[in-house]
Amino acid sequence: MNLQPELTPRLPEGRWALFLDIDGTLLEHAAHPDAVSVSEELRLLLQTIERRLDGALAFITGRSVAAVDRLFDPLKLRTAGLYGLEHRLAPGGPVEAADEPADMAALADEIELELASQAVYVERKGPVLAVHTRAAPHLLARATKLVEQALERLPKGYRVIAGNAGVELMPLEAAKGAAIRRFMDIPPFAGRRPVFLGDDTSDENGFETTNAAGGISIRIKPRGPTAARHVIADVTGAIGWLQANFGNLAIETGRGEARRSRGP
Ligand SMILES: O=P(O)(O)OC[C@H]1O[C@H](O[C@H]2O[C@H](CO)[C@@H](O)[C@H](O)[C@H]2O)[C@H](O)[C@@H](O)[C@@H]1O
Ligand SMILES: [Mg+2]
Repeated sequence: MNLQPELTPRLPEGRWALFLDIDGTLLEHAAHPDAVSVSEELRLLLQTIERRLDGALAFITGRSVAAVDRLFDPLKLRTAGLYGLEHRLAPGGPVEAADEPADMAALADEIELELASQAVYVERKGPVLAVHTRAAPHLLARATKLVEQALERLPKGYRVIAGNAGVELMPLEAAKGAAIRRFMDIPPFAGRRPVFLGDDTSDENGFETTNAAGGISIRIKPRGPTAARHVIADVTGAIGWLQANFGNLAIETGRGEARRSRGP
């Protein structure tokens, strides 16, 4: 873990493969998962980058591929959804998906009933369950406890991971690093150098994979130690950095700015 990741470099010319987290990296967090929206400028920027990288761009996200498609409609980019339990390896292509374990929905029902608060949102994502407490921060500890108790009732092979203002329950194989490796094995990613931008605990594993592959790992708005070697202060800075390095369109970047210092 780096205590002080500092440099977010201007990338040299090269054959890059770009992996992007969505919430907290491309989109500012909102009160509810459905309360975010994608601007036309961001859509256009991603389309441009995808073309410039000959397709070597993929979302690596905790959202399902279906949820990502709704957000970015009509764009249907290469995507690893549900932390890599789902993959769309070609734009607009079929989605490979993991099966939902039979008891996940029942666990979701129980947690929902226990918290019995409109301010807590239980997001059912098939094999992954997210409990969101952004609107009720005082319930985070209680929600975490309930999810940990649910974990004990599941067969081996699951874990609990802190979300951004919430907590998620998922199979062990749901890991962003594995999702990045899956893309890196196939065209148009194979033979390129990975760049991964993320903002959260679940992205740390993706940073490690990116570092091991000799790539560039960038954490947005770090709140503590991170495996990422570089940081960017906020979403606006991340979009500005992407635009400067991969895009050719003017896009409103607002207040954020990438910080520079130590190299990889
Ligand atoms: O891996 P990501 O692309 O960053 O997705 C992580 C989770 O993002 C969403 O939840 C988070 O964003 C919401 C909208 O800003 C916010 O309301 C919530 O508090 C955040 O945790 C999404 O709903 C989850 O399914 C993703 O796993
Ligand atoms: Mg994120």
